[in-house]
Amino acid sequence: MACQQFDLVADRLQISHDERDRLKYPKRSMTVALPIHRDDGSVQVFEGYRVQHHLTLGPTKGGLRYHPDVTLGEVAALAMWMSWKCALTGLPYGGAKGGIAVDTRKLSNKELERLTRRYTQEMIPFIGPQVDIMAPDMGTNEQVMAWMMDSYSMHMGYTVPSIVTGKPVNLGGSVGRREATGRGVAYLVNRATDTVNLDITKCTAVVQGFGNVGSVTAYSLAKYGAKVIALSDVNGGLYNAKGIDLRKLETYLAEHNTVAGFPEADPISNEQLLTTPCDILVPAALERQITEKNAAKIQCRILAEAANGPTTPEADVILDQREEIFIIPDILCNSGGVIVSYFEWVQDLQSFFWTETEVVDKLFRILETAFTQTLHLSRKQTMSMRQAALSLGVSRVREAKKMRGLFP
Ligand SMILES: NC(=O)C1=CN([C@@H]2O[C@H](COP(=O)(O)OP(=O)(O)OC[C@H]3O[C@@H](n4cnc5c(N)ncnc54)[C@H](OP(=O)(O)O)[C@@H]3O)[C@@H](O)[C@H]2O)C=CC1
Ligand SMILES: O=C(O)CCC(=O)C(=O)O
Repeated sequence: MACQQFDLVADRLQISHDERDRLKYPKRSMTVALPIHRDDGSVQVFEGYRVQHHLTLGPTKGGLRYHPDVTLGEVAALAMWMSWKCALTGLPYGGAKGGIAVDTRKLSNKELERLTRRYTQEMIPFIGPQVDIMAPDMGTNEQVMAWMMDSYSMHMGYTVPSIVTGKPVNLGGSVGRREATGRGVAYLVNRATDTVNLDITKCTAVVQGFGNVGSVTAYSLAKYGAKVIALSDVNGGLYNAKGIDLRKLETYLAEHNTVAGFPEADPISNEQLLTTPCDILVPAALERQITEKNAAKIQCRILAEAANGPTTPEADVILDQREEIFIIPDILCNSGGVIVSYFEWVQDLQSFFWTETEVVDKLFRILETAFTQTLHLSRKQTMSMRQAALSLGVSRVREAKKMRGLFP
């Protein structure tokens, strides 16, 4: 998917084939074996990955995913998207992504800690605050980042907060990082409602995935006045035309560890959720949710891609013809996370910490610029918002490579 999208943009930008390869191939791809002791004394080996896409603009940056289906190819695609995302938002980074093929539900907390520390240890030759900086993604969180920071710091012999972002605030994390991605999604949705002349206080919203990104997006959209009518996690979805009471849902989630079965809504499947009529549709879980099978059935006005790669290129062809749907493409829509990660890194390097107001103001300023530039290009050159966002990201990396000298 990432390569297909890149080739479409490269065609438009008339990038030659040798230059394309230079932009497309990841600089470094690592696969590591991670043996750990299980709590019962047995040994199990997991497979871990890290792909660093390009090093042209600074260190590489991107999340670490724990999911049973993680593969090297998926991580490579996510790393490439991180590159275009960082360039689109003007961050001094190349893209990276990592992952471990693991079902975290089947591991105890101690096992998860051992796995994380082992992965960090294997990655030590390839990471560093000026080399590659990890952050949370699906299945990982502040605790995982704290273990990584601790493992790296033990190796160095002193505390190195800038080795990861998305850490707990009392270990050098930034205020506002946990909320950053969802908060950014809601900010951009609000901007998109203005663009398509919708009143957000009269809008209905549907959110797939209720983890870090999905839940904060739902709460933030509700704060803007939208009515959240459907939600889901891996176990299934919920629908209530009158709106889902998010406070009650929070209590239910804390008790049941899933949103499925919440009594004040009707159960729906994740497939049904995606085609539920609404104004704002937010996929905030996995890739490839909107495909050629359901793209024609989606019934929203704004598609806000909080997840990475939720829409396949085949679905894009269908959505491009449905001009009534305004798409906020993933590399723009979920960029709030890496933007505040950048702020966290800067704060750690300076050991000087900002207030939440400073973080949020700076976040919104960067998002505003990226949104305006993307919208402007999309209108000026009559291209989709995805093509415009990718064109801006790819062009900036290409220019930087040219300026540094293409063939050292
Ligand atoms: N965290 C961040 O800052 C950023 C994340 N993203 C992207 O946002 C997306 C979500 O990440 P994040 O919120 O961090 O991850 P989390 O692990 O916190 O949450 C993922 C959510 O998706 C649900 N889910 C998993 N599989 C499915 C499925 N097949 N159908 C429906 N729901 C499913 C999970 O359910 P359950 O909990 O029951 O497993 C959970 O609610 C990913 O694409 C990620 O790459 C992008 C930018 C930054
Ligand atoms: O915060 C970061 O560094 C990376 C976030 C991320 O993984 C993403 O934007 O997909």
